[in-house]
Amino acid sequence: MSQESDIRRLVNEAHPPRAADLAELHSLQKTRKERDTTDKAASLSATLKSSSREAGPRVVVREPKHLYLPQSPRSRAAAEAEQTDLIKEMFHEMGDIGLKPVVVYHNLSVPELYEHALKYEPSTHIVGQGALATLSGAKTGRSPKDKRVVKEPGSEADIWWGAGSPNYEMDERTFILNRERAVDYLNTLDRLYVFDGYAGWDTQARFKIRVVCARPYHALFMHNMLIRPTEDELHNFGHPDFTIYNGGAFPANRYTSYMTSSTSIDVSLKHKEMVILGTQYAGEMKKGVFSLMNYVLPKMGILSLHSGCNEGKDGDVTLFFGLSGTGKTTLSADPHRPLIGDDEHGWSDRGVFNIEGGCYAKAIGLKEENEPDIFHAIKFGCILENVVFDEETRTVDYDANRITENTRASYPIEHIENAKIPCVGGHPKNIIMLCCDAFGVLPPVAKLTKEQAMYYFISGYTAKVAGTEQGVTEPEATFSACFGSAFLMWHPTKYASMLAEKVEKHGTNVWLINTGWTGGPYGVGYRFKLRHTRAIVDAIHSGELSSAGYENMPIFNLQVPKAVPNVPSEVLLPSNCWADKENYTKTLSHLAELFVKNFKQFEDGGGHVTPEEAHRILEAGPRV
Ligand SMILES: Nc1ncnc2c1ncn2[C@@H]1O[C@H](COP(=O)(O)OP(=O)(O)O)[C@@H](O)[C@H]1O
Ligand SMILES: C=C(OP(=O)(O)O)C(=O)O
Ligand SMILES: [Ca+2]
Ligand SMILES: [Mn+2]
Repeated sequence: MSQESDIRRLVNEAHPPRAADLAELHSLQKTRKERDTTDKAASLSATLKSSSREAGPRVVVREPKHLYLPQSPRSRAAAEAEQTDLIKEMFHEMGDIGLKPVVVYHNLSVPELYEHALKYEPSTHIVGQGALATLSGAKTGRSPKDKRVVKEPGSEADIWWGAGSPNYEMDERTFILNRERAVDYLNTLDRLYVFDGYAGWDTQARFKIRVVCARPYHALFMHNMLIRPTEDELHNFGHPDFTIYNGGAFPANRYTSYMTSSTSIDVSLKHKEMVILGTQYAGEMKKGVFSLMNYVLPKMGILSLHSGCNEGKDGDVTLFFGLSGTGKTTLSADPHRPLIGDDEHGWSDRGVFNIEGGCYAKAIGLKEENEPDIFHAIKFGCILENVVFDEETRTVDYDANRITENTRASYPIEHIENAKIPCVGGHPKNIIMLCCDAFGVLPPVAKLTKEQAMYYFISGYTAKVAGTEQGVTEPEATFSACFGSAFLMWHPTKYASMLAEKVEKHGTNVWLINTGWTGGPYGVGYRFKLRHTRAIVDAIHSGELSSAGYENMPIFNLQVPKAVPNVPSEVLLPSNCWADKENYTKTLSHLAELFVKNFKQFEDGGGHVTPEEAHRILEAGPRV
């Protein structure tokens, strides 16, 4: 026997071949649990029904199994050829859309979503740290002017409409027109992705959300941002409480009534549906769910808040209120305080709970040494939206803003080392209202009375930072009621009256922290150093700030601490930081006038606070 056959025999004896050919070897690689798809196909088809077609499309859940795992050892090429033929047959050009089957990928795993995104989306890449980097297209921030809420008898009287409100009305027929447009668009695609998840960690206030989207990245985004069901919960998920149809790559018809552009983000509380057309910015889905929760939770007596939240070792909970970009995610990520959530919470009679299952951090200027928790959360499963990276090393350049200032990282909350799961906590001991002052005249920290707390909550003074909303290219002073007016569904005084009652009942301390500018306005002064802001937050948590000495800041009548550990005392009183004291006082008075002017719209109490209470709150504001 030749030497070679000797060697082959020896090798075979030592390592007997496990497969007759490559195709069979590949088929050994993947196992698949028997998945119960029958009821899901019916439920998914119902989700994809359109209002002018009774029967939803025939839904094939995942690829036909026999194509996925060749039963008999055949060449892989033959299996793929057959798959292509079958897919072609399923989508033959002449098919009437109502009969056309839809391949729905339902609740894919993270690796599968990675594979689909990389396979079907040219703009998606794996980058350093293992995250999935992708582009959201023309829109890289929210489009608040294109938000529409359907005026419906069941909710019309509750909703905040009119001047100052973020809720632009739409009638039901127009909602259905846009819904039909989005669903028909989705039905023309070869592949759809559906993710089922929950909003609300409080099991007594938990809502089933279904997201139907065209892009794997959108499915992965909502996998990260919603609460992920267990296998059992998925098995029994049933029909969702609320459905989001994301047809964002397809424009709205600008000639449709109520449209102001080719983008439209529409919410119908009666249909329990949200429709997205003309924008692929993933944050619209997350904020659509938040708007829904901002309606249903207060209706249940639960206060919903645009806020970050963490908990100390003694169970002391802190809420960080703030408009986009003011520091909720940055400051709630604290290695000494388990994270409950970074953006959206409910406060019930039982305590606080996170509405979401993940975090959506601003990534611009991200540095490992400044924000280690967020930096380390960027790993496999995290989405990096609109970041720039080196083509070869795939190292992300977090300082690059050539696509947008509003680069984002979306990750499941478990990516934060000391996340508290389940994301619930007791009643807050401290509330920190984050204002990003673009005028540079407010102090880095002030302790608020209860009336002042209501005044600053209703006023929501801060700066819209560049990028979070379309068209905002640099920080601009703004008044955003409840530090998140874009997402409110009730009048701001509804949330303020609930907050007042809870702060009173639980003896919560309320602080105002300026994470914006000092020493001059934006462009002249400088932003408070993050390490100083963190030191202030630490002093609040240690109790040192509660026992500090205070001095009164004129015009705004704010109580400002005289000293804070690890913070230079000269930065505590803004007048010390301005070279031109006269200009400081002029600017401070100008801001006071803006506050007084803005508050006029709330003087009648908005239907949820008595005019007398509104007057008492008004007294807590600045004097002009
Ligand atoms: N003094 C400061 N306090 C908080 N954040 C700051 C400060 N200075 C700069 N920043 C930056 O501001 C941004 C705040 O973003 P983020 O925490 O995501 O805001 P939000 O969660 O409220 O939208 C981060 O990029 C952070 O690095
Ligand atoms: C995406 C958003 O969250 P954040 O408050 O972190 O900006 C937003 O508010 O638009
Ligand atoms: Ca945030
Ligand atoms: Mn937010």
